[in-house]
Formats: sequence, structure tokens, C-alpha cells
Amino acid sequence: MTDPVTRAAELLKAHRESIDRLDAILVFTLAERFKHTQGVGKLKAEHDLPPSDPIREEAQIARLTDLAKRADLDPEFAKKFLAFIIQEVIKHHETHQS
Ligand SMILES: C=C(O[C@@H]1C=C(C(=O)O)C=C[C@H]1O)C(=O)O
Repeated sequence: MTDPVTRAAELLKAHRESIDRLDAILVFTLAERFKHTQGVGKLKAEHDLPPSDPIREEAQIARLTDLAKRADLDPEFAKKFLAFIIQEVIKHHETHQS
């Protein structure tokens, strides 16, 4: 039988391997998202539209809050995370316009 310390070390290793795979998914997902938001920024600059769209953001916050609750993720954290990303996207859009 495996002793408890060895078993704990195995479990820790397995968790960390999953965390590393999930972190990779997060990075690739964010990169894909930024590719699309760059496309949106280009369209906005070409058509003289403002960098931010508060109505769209409000709808996204509502949608994400609902998704977070269903996924058992803290909705406040999900909101803060989305706000952080959107803030960065708006900065990119502003540079497109200048
Ligand atoms: C990407 C857009 O531009 C901004 C960034 C958003 C986002 O990152 O999801 C949402 C709304 C806008 O404030 C958009 O208008 O769709």
C-alpha cells in the first residue's frame, strides 16, 4: 500500500498537471479573444464608433454573472475579471483611433 505522504505527493502532482493544462487553455482563449476584439477595434476606428460600448458591457456582465453562478464560480470575481479584460480592450481600441 502507498504511504500517505507519497499519496499526497501524487495527488499534488496530478492537480498541478491539470492546473498547467488549464492555464494553457486560459492563455490560448485570451489570445483568441484579443484577436477578435482587435478586429472590433479596427471596425470601430474605420466607422468612427466609440471605443467602449456600455450597453454591450452591461449585457455581458449579466450573462457572465449567470454563467458564474451555474459554474459555482464567485460571480463577483467573474465580474472583476471581465471588467479587467474589457478595460484592456478599450485601451487597445483607443490606440486604434489615434
Ligand atoms: C469588443 C468591444 O468593445 C469593448 C470591449 C468589450 C469586450 O471586451 O467584451 C465589450 C464592449 C466594448 O466596451 C465591443 O464593442 O464588442
